[in-house]
Amino acid sequence: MLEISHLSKTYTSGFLGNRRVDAVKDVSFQIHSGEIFGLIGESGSGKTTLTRMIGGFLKPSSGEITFEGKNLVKANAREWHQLRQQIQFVFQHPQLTFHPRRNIYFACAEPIRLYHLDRHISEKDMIRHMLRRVGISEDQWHKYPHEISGGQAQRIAIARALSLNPKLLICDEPTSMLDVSVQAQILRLLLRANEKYHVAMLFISHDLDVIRAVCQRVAVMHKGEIVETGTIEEVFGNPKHEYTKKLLSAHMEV
Ligand SMILES: Nc1ncnc2c1ncn2[C@@H]1O[C@H](COP(=O)(O)OP(=O)(O)OP(=O)(O)O)[C@@H](O)[C@H]1O
Repeated sequence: MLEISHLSKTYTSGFLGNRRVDAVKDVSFQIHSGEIFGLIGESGSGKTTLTRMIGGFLKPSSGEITFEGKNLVKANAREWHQLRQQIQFVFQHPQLTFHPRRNIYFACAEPIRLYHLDRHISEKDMIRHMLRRVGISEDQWHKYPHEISGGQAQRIAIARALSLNPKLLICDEPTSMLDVSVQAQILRLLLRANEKYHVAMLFISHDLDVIRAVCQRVAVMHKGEIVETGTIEEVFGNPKHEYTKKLLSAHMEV
């Protein structure tokens, strides 16, 4: 459903653009429908740059991104409006994705209004239903983002993303800011969504235990390149690349 082919991004800056950073270098991989695909690599390896290109927030320097047979690199603004319904994000800092002066009800009504979702039931009933799925009751609706916990905010962000019935959910460190007990809750929620709605996920995490627990396949990114891809068993059980071996052994020592 998602095919990344020879994707590269070079940032240029400085006078005459003479300072260059090759953030993503000739990256290729595929994510199948309903699959949870992990992406690991140290800070600065190019993970965020890659997801920003998939989400249409950044133009690649070269290469192709194909989603459900559509070339995302060439999509125009109108096409992106539809595509954003199908490709949703869950970020590390959920509170930042909400408008600080709008309450939870408004945050959840936003996608419903923007995409004119199912008109068979009222907006209120839709919001009740979507928040109940993530364990948020009606007495929280009037609260503002700063009045809820990080875990609650992440559950609401996930509910909001799922309300659009996306085919792909890009989870960029979705649990790294949360307490361990809350982390488990969020992971269970994402796994349930994957099982029930068959939503595919690109799952980025520094936490290798999390990757191992939720993903079927994983890619290892190092200095802008994917140095190794395989099933969790292959990569964790029998790493081939030196960098992967280093990453895994550093993890064992913690
Ligand atoms: N707007 C930009 N202009 C210039 N260089 C950038 C820009 N954004 C990122 N970079 C550089 O590109 C490289 C990849 O950065 P990126 O943020 O994609 O890595 P990352 O793996 O997501 O890191 P982290 O895990 O810390 O978020 C880094 O060397 C970074 O300094």
